Amino acid sequence: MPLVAGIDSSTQSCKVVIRDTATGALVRQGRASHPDGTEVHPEHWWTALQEAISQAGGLDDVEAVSIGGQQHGMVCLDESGDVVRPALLWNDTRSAPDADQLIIEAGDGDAAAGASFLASSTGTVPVASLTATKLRWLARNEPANAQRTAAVCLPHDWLSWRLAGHGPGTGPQSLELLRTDRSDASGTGYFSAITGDYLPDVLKSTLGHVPVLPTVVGPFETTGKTPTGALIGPGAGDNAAAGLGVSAAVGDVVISIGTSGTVFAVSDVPARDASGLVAGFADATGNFLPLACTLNATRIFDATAALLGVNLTELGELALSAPEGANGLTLVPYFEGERTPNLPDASGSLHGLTLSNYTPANLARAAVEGVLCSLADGLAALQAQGVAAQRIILVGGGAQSEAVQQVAASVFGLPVFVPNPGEYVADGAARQAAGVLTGQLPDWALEGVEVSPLNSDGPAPFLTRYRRYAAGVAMG
Ligand SMILES: Nc1ncnc2c1ncn2[C@@H]1O[C@H](COP(=O)(O)OP(=O)(O)O)[C@@H](O)[C@H]1O
Ligand SMILES: O=C(CO)[C@@H](O)[C@H](O)COP(=O)(O)O
Repeated sequence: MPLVAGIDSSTQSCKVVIRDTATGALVRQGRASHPDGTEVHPEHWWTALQEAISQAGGLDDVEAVSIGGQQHGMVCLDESGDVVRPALLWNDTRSAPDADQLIIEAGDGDAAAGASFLASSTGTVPVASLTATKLRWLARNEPANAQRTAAVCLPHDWLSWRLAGHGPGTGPQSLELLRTDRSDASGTGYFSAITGDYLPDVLKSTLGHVPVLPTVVGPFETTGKTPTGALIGPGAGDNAAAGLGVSAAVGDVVISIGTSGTVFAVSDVPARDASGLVAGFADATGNFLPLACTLNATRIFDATAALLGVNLTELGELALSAPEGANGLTLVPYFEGERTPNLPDASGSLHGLTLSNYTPANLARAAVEGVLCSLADGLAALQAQGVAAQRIILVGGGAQSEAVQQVAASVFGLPVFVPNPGEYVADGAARQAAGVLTGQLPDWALEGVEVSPLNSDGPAPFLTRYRRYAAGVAMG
């Protein structure tokens, strides 16, 4: 049976899965790390992709490949196809003042009117994560680089273009061959998920001119071929690809716990949330993907484990050895500032310390509870937009932790389905590649476990307490 490949070029690493088109069986896989930091030269992603592909045994026998990638990263190319400067990633908050400025300008000085206008035109009130705000930052701080920018694309667009044989020095005509999909385009801040069109006026107001943009192609279109002849699919933003990977349908809410924490749902109606909590993105099939995203998820686990001198498995065991509520300890995890709620300059805080509760077990538990409580706010914001949640599908590296699974069920108060450990962004990209090859998405089996909520009468007391402390941070 033909083989297809799916790639996840995420914040921390690049993962490749090679699957059998008919059965979905995993045939081979590979992985390579990305450098740390919120500003990364795209060449590092290309090197990691080569390494992950070679670990996965190459793509010679693969018939189609698609790439899912971290959203929003600003990749600027000059006329010859060279990268103008390192990409600013989704979790880089330096453009927060530019986001505020774009909102005020859109409302002719009235921020509320600007937020409402941008939510209805682009689907999303801009925050520092969105590409549009990064372009404004570039125009303001590096005007020569802004002027040199002949094309702007996203991480997955750039990698698909490289895979098709384009790259540094391939010239202006190769910029016209950049391709993207509706899901990733919808995260730029200068595209309407509703009409499927770019918004050149919005783009011009950020960068000062309208550069070449990747052409947005349909869910099963071929965008090029690899040197060995495999078809290259449109790819997707990583959250939309995860939605494909778990076959999320209208009514499912997916929560991904990776570098970012995301809560999203497949919906047949677009979101236009003027409060800015919910982004009105598109999915990878023609539907919409209302999404709330936090900046602080598994890195909080990594940092807490390092502080306690344990590994991630031990951190989970410690967390499970403390009672629900961590004996009164509450961690508000805004270590890297926060995006939802929009507090780019916030920092994390630990509350409720006493001489008796200041233990490694309570701290581990408070870290897990804090990250999941912040995502409960994202879920509430989606529900306020009319999303009905029957169950949660939990994915991402953090979902492998039993402590995370159990706390998730009690924080969300809903059954939590945890698919078997896997790379669901890369799997979604592989499903898309199979769709490109055969004309329809394959029906691959998805196995996992269901974790039931412990409490069913109202929010867990530690969530109420968390919300009080988080509101205090928001009020400064
Ligand atoms: N058992 C575990 N417990 C908690 N976190 C885990 C565990 N295993 C992996 N992780 C976390 O998963 C993260 C990577 O997840 P991943 O979804 O691949 O991230 P990204 O897609 O953002 O690069 C790491 O930061 C790591 O802390
Ligand atoms: O900014 C968002 C979504 O809007 C993030 O979800 C990025 O897409 C990065 O994803 P991970 O690398 O954490 O999976």
